[in-house]
Amino acid sequence: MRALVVYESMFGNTRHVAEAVARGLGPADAVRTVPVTQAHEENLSGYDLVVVGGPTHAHGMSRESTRHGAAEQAEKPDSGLTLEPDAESEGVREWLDSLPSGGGRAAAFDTRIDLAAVLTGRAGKGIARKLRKHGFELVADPESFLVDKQSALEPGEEDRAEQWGRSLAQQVASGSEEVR
Ligand SMILES: Cc1cc2nc3c(=O)[nH]c(=O)nc-3n(C[C@H](O)[C@H](O)[C@H](O)COP(=O)(O)O)c2cc1C
Repeated sequence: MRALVVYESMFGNTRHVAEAVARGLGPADAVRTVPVTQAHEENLSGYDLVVVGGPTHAHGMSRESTRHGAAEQAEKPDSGLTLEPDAESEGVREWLDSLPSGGGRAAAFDTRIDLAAVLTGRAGKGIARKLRKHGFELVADPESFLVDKQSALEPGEEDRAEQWGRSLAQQVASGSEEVR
């Protein structure tokens, strides 16, 4: 199985989760992980599974204004946050909007604060909706990976992400055609 993991990340959490999902999906020579700023160069039809993840901002996918807000947060003295390269470039929302209609199998995830989803919102739901709109069949419900209030991944979340990647690979291998 060939898989592509596309991620957006301001502070690194979603990148770490994306890398863990990729480890779970399969061997490194079969799974490619790219930041969303490089995703335009990918031919999605060349993959058996496309996994897309981003941080939850203002209850959904980031926008230019929220990415700017995140950059300002990171620049504050003692924030303890480091901005990812190209953090203020386009996010998964804009990339997904620019995709031609296609098809194939996909899954969505987000990172968000460790509180009830009804309070935090979940970017993964919006990502999943846009993937479906572009003709993708989702092989799993969107998943969230949790950070604490200081924007650090909660313990065990990378392991859970790797496990989620393994379960996605099994889902694709078993040829399930469950549409969500
Ligand atoms: C501008 C901004 C808005 C945010 N809004 C939300 C939110 O509505 N719900 C939530 O759960 N987390 C929110 N967060 C927290 C991020 O989802 C969380 O820190 C995430 O792990 C960041 O991922 P990253 O390190 O890959 O950028 C927000 C963070 C920023 C910077």
